[in-house]
Amino acid sequence: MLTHFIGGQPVAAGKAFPVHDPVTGAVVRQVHEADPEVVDRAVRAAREAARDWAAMPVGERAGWMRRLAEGIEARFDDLVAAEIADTGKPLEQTRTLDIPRGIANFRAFAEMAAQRPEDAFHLSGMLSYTVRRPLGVVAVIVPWNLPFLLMTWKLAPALVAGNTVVVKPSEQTPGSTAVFAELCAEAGLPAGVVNVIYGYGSAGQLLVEHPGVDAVTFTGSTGTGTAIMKSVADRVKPISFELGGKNAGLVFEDCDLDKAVEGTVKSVFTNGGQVCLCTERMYVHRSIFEDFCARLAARAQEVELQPMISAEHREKVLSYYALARSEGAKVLAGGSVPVFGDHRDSGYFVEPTVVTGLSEWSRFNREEIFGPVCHVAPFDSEAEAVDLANGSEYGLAATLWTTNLDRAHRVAQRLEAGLVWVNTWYLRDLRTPFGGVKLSGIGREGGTRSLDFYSEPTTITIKL
Ligand SMILES: O=C(O)C(=O)/C=C/C=C/O
Repeated sequence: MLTHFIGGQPVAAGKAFPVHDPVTGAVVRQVHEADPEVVDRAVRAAREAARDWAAMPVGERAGWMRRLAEGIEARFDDLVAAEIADTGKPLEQTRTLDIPRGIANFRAFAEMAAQRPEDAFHLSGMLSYTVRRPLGVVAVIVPWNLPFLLMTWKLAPALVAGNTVVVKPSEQTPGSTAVFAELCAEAGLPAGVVNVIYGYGSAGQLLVEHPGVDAVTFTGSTGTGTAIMKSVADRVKPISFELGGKNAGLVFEDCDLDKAVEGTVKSVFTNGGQVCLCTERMYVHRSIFEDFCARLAARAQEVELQPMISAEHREKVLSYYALARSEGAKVLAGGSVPVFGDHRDSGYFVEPTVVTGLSEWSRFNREEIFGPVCHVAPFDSEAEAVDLANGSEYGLAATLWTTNLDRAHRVAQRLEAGLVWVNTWYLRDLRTPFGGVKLSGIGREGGTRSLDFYSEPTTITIKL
């Protein structure tokens, strides 16, 4: 039974709720659900720890980040097992991406915080400089698709900047965060610096609304993001949002077709397509359209299957498969549910799917599906490709496949997205700004952007 982690102690309070293994549908663990009293205790614990944690020299906090990275290394296998139990992720991906990124996140922000320069300006007769103070207590609301990667992506900068946190993982994927709470205690992290509570969106709502919470960071659906915004608007709390996407991929006739196909397989089907950065709209130059479609459809039938996170999410993805057919799509691969003939038939699997032939105005091409699926359409000119890619209310990520360097720069700079990958996907330098435009979010994470969000500058000007 997973207990909350408050003030460095396990807290068994609140009614129990089950977590299902998406591979088989079986209950994999029971978890305590935070009620208002638990939420209040967690925020108070974070508040009590905030003063001493903020007063600690940043170099010492950076040392704590390195110790947490070592703690993750020490509990690596437990974290992998917990993450897979809750998500059904492939072992290879969990061991090479999800958990290692937790180590990288803590180490990267330890270095960036310890070396971060401050502003100083000198004019005749005056000297101005800035100092930065942490926000205080930060609510960290984490989604179910990359639970450990995203929780640590937010905690590392928040903590090293001097904030204390209350983390609420998704009700569907609490396991790896529970192991992380244990390793915080094992590392001797001061009590109350990291607090973890479990529950549904209602617990998240109680947390973000709590008057003791000074800021909110959230990655997840645009719908939940707007609900959080409304909840904190009257207190004007700082918010950092990385929300949904309907990401486009552009394949030009001068691309390396092998790399474009393999890169698109990754960007469409990784994590079962359950990554906000995944591609759901492909646009391919007409001269290579048929060849590209045939190769992508063939590869779609070979990728390792990953279940959707829940029965409800699988129904949502399947509803878009049915919608595509009803809107007249041509299904090039997948479109249904795989039959295994074993325990996985009671899991939440869908077939990796490729469709074509739909209008740009179809719901399929306008709405985020968040599954292993994309639509492919042809284009004839570079200008048309850019307009197609930009024709979305979202603007998180895009991929661009061309061997023409001038075109790569020209097109990348015209795409209305926060992130553009050229001849690759999801290659990450953690120092770069990370986030989206339009409905894809507010603000940027990454590098000094994260450190700036988790602290407030004071500009001090002295008359000389
Ligand atoms: O790679 C990252 O730092 C990150 O934030 C990924 C977000 C993916 C969301 O679905």
